[in-house]
Amino acid sequence: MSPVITARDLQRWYGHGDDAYHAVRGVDLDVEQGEVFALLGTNGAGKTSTLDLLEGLASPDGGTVEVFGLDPVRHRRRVRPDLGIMLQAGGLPGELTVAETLTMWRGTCTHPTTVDDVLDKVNLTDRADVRVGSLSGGEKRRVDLACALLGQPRLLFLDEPTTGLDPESRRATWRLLADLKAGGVTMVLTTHYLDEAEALADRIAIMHAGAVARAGTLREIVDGHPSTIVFDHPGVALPPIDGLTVDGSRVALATHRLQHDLLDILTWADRQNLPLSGLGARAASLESVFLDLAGEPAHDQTIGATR
Ligand SMILES: Nc1ncnc2c1ncn2[C@@H]1O[C@H](COP(=O)(O)OP(=O)(O)OP(=O)(O)O)[C@@H](O)[C@H]1O
Repeated sequence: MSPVITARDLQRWYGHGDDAYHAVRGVDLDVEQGEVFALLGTNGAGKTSTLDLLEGLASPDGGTVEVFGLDPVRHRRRVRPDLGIMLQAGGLPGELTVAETLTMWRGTCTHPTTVDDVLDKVNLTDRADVRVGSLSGGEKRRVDLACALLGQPRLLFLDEPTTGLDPESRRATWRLLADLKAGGVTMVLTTHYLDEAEALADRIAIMHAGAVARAGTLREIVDGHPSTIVFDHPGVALPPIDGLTVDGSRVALATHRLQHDLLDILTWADRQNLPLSGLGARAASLESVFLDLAGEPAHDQTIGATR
């Protein structure tokens, strides 16, 4: 596999002086040919700011980006024809019909497919003659996706592609993206739906406060994270298990050996005939990794004087 995107030490600031805001702080990314790469993170983590840099819509304030081996800003004319970009807010004019919008958009593409083809792909053939302004939020999102597909891109950027879609439309979009992947299209997507990343992504990066906090395959990310066991303090001396912590009336254990430690705790309680109230065991999951990261304090982001 060869890298389609290589980003090193990306930096992005907004504003100047005392109000300057450091939104992207040293992001490194490699996206390989044909893979689906998901960028996750809390609101304001820097996902869209990073995408803008990868898409060549903005120049980094530090660091380097290469797309197909080229700088996407300086070599925009060579890179852009192979990109499909679905922005977070489409911003299409509401007065044109869906078909007119796509026909107009098609005129900007170097090697487009047909309007009928993309309408069929996003399941909007029946809505071709409806004004964009009259569409539902989910339908508008699918027009945005259709626009991104018109140029038959080799690399597709999708910023929250299924936000606002009903569950059936989400699944249909997942099937479409899986078909595109099978056809060799490389994708970078952001999403707040963890199941979407689990279903689609070959690799995932979780951003927090402008930096990549975790990256890897789903398995690598989850395996590196502890599972948790909690129970109410039973009011007796606790078992000799490394890592047990007490917070008020709750006892907690973060462990990479969930089954082993749970068995030890249950055996200890059973031998003493102790009922363990409030007992809970949670295996590590993408959600638990995400929630634990989201709970970590963000550093002070306003460092105008250092810009
Ligand atoms: N043009 C701008 N001027 C000033 N600050 C900005 C600008 N654009 C984004 N930011 C700030 O940069 C930070 C990162 O924003 P960004 O949109 O990249 O986050 P995100 O991870 O995509 O968030 P979300 O999940 O909410 O879309 C946010 O705190 C945001 O307020």
